[in-house]
Amino acid sequence: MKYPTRKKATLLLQDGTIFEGFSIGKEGTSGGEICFNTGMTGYQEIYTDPSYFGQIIVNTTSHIGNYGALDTEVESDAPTINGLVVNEFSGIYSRTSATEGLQEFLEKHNTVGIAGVDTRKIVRHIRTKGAMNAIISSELEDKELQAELDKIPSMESLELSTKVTTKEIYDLGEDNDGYKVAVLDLGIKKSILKNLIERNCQCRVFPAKTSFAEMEKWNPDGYFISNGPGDPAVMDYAANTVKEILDKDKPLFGICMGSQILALAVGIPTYKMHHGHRGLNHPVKNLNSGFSEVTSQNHGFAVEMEALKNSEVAELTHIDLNHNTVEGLRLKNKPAFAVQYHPESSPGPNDSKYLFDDFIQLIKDNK
Ligand SMILES: NC(=O)CC[C@H](N)C(=O)O
Repeated sequence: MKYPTRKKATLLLQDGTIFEGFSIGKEGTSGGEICFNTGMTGYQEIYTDPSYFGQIIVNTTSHIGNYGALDTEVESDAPTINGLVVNEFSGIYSRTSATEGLQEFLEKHNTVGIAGVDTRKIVRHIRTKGAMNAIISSELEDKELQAELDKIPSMESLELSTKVTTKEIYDLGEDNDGYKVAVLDLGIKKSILKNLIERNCQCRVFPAKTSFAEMEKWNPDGYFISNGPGDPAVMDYAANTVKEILDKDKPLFGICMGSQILALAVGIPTYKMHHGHRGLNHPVKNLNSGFSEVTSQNHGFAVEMEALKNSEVAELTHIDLNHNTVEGLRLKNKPAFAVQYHPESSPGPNDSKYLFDDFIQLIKDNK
């Protein structure tokens, strides 16, 4: 067990705001879009969610690291975030099952972070000014830091799924009498696959740019379009694949990026939000059942509400009760639906797990 290094570190935001703290994780320099997650637990799952690739995460919960790290509590093989900002960082942990401390985990995976900064102030800043790029460094002087920050591309129009998708096709789940689900991996979280496997699905996971024809050769019963990082508006390749799935009337379920790609495939645009939704307690209303769900969310883009409401082919199924944004949609005459939030939770509440059952039902109805 080791205390975090106390080397001085700086966080510089694109608008020139500077925060001074100390280095955690790996010493060095790293930048990306700065965004905050309000979840009070599940830091390891957040850092390893591939949808955060290209982003610096601010944890609003003020005490991070106190339950250490556990090999199995990951959503991909290693952290995918571009940096971490916390208030109070604990290198010491108290959980008997933890395999190591968070400092060791971050250092091992080359994740650069800063602690000892006023995260409430940073969050208020982002909430007021909107999403922006930032850089963390424990080695560069201010001038050099600015030059490095200027090199970081804007999240808008950035295609990132091909950076995190699987390189090779792989299979998960038993080859049995269940359902064959072709998964288009745009940056998938492990817990989504786990939820499908638990429901008797045999999953074949395909790289982001796989064509429909290639997936169809396996003769799947249904298609799943995953979550992922970056701007969905520049992912024509994925929208075109989804169009072909829809043309063949195949059952389709999408989560987060998957819901944005489904919307784009039927001509409904997406847009960049002011600062996005990232947390574990976002209220969403299911317009079909009338019930509300407490949901896990991580998105910086959203489907255009007006365009969806005016669409002849798609309809709104779930709405965000904080900001009235689109949280779910389905197609009127095709077996396809998707949600913007995260029913697999991990981290987060389990209110929305029924959506996986709905997908299985959709597959059964179309078999
Ligand atoms: N979790 C996700 O799939 C995120 C989708 C997209 N990158 C967004 O930020 O909106």
